[in-house]
Amino acid sequence: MIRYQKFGRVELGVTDVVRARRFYEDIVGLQYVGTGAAGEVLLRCDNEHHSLVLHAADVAGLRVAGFMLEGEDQFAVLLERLRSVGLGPREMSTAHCERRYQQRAIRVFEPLVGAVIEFYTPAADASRPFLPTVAHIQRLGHVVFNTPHAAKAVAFWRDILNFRVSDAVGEMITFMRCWPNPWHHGIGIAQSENCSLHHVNYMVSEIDDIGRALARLRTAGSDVVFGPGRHPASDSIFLYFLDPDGLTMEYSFGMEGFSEDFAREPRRLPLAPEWLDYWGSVRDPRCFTGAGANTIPESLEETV
Ligand SMILES: CC(C)c1ccc(C(=O)O)c(O)c1O
Ligand SMILES: [Fe+2]
Repeated sequence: MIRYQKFGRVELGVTDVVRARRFYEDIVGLQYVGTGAAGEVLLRCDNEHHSLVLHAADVAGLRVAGFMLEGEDQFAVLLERLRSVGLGPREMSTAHCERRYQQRAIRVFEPLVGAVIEFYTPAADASRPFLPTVAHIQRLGHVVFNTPHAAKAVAFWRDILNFRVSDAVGEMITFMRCWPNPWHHGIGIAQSENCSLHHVNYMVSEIDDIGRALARLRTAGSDVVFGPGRHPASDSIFLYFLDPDGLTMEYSFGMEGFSEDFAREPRRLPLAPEWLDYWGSVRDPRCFTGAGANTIPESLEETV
């Protein structure tokens, strides 16, 4: 059984790194950590070394979604599972791990969500206190993948990767948690026409963070595309907005937690607007649709 700590990091391609850095620092509330050898910008939102990496790209989108394993001993079973279904995981080089403050990392192209997925353990000295700025971000919350193969992808993440289904909304989206991490979902898998980024979520610790974000985003001229509202599935209060490339980001406050051993059964909620938002806000058509195709970073080819 593979055990996870959490959804821990995400790497995005953006068309203007300087502009994106300004947005994620000043408007979203992440903090600059440093700039890597290829000009990529590392940012943090909690006590981890970093949670977001921004790379220059011609088309904005998802490059890597990273999941922190509970410990080093999880790699063996994970590698065995990935190979058993014909996938070819790559070990990331020591130099690469050092640059990312990781003890060990493997990456694999997961064809059902069409994205590069990373599994890693952090370096022993990776964490340090985080002082929130414009928002009390607690952690990177979840990533949702758009895919035309949603049902197969859910089966793969459940049966091979040992994620657990928390809820689904019709056949449109399934929410899964990084077991035994308690939060309702660390990923979502959404049925769509292509493989791309649906959205990335940041969890905040106060309801005021949602209200203040609404004002801050409007003042900055950023697009608020859904909410504020309340999700019936996880019971969280949400606000979605677009980053400068049109990628959809979400703040959420409050989320159902599951116990490791006595979790409730997953539900299939009806596919109707009120099952996405109790409060009835109207979604802008640009919400969840602004991302280009996922990109496969060259660093996937690195081996030790
Ligand atoms: C509207 C999207 C797909 C959605 C729906 C429900 C939740 C939740 O219950 O937390 C989300 O986080 C979503 O992004
Ligand atoms: Fe979400």
